[in-house]
Amino acid sequence: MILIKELSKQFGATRVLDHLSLEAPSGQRIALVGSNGAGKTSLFRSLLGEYSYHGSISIDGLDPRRDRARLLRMIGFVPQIAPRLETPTGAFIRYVAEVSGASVEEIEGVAKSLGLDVAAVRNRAFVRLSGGMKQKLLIALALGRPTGLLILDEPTANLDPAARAVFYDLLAARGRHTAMIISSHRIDEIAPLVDRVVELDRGRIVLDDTVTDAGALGSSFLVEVETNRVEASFARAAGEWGLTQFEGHRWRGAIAGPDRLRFLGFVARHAGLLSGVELREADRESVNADTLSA
Ligand SMILES: Nc1ncnc2c1ncn2[C@@H]1O[C@H](COP(=O)(O)OP(=O)(O)OP(=O)(O)O)[C@@H](O)[C@H]1O
Repeated sequence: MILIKELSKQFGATRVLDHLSLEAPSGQRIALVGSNGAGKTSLFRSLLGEYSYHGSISIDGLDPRRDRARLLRMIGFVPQIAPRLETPTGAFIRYVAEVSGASVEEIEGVAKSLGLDVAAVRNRAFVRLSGGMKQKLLIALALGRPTGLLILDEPTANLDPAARAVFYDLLAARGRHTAMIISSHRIDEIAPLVDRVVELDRGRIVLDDTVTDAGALGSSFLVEVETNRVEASFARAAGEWGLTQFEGHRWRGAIAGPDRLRFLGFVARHAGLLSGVELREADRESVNADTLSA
């Protein structure tokens, strides 16, 4: 469904996407991760036809630059930064519903499930909503329409925990025919939803991990983590992951295959503490032997 070949984007002398190639079949759910400035938003803006670029992009056979209007009707997009629209919220919803073939009721229903009562803000300019309200409405506009592709750029950054939980439930409930690309700094939250993790660094793909059922579900991983000091919060969390402490600052244990991305999210959140991480696929016997010897 998505075919990106040798995509490069430059702002002045700065190259922000660097010969990036990616192929995503229909219905795939991808987490796009990477540090600030890695190029995630630039990739999204290119997919949406907003940026010119070198290389080629095809989404369901459409070219984002040439077929932009058609493509935008097909894609549910949640931007990282809300547009500064003076349009009243109610009129904004009606406009999006009309161009995307959605129903206003459906959009407002999604907004309501996220905790946003549209009736109370219908006449308020979109730009005057709070950050969280804007994000809830943008999510409702993306999810409350018929679409086979969702592009979600840090969609939960401004959401309270209750709305975040509802949002993830809504995504999980979408049928397998909806493809998604979600950028987030919270890989632990999105890992259970996706079947592929793509990491960008300086405009290049540095990790591309497909979680296949066959590969991940039955497998186990031996992990060993070394920290540069002992910290109570890390020790507690490591204990919850079933890791055992040994030789002072080192922990080891076994992680089930489907948990490996969530585990990496846990490790990433303690990056400042780490001096070494090892994750090794293992068969059941060696997991038992290693865990016992720990
Ligand atoms: N319009 C622009 N003009 C100049 N440089 C830009 C522009 N937009 C983005 N950049 C630069 O492109 C690089 C990639 O930015 P981008 O927003 O794609 O990163 P990101 O991975 O989404 O980061 P974040 O996690 O902080 O949102 C950064 O160095 C940024 O400064």
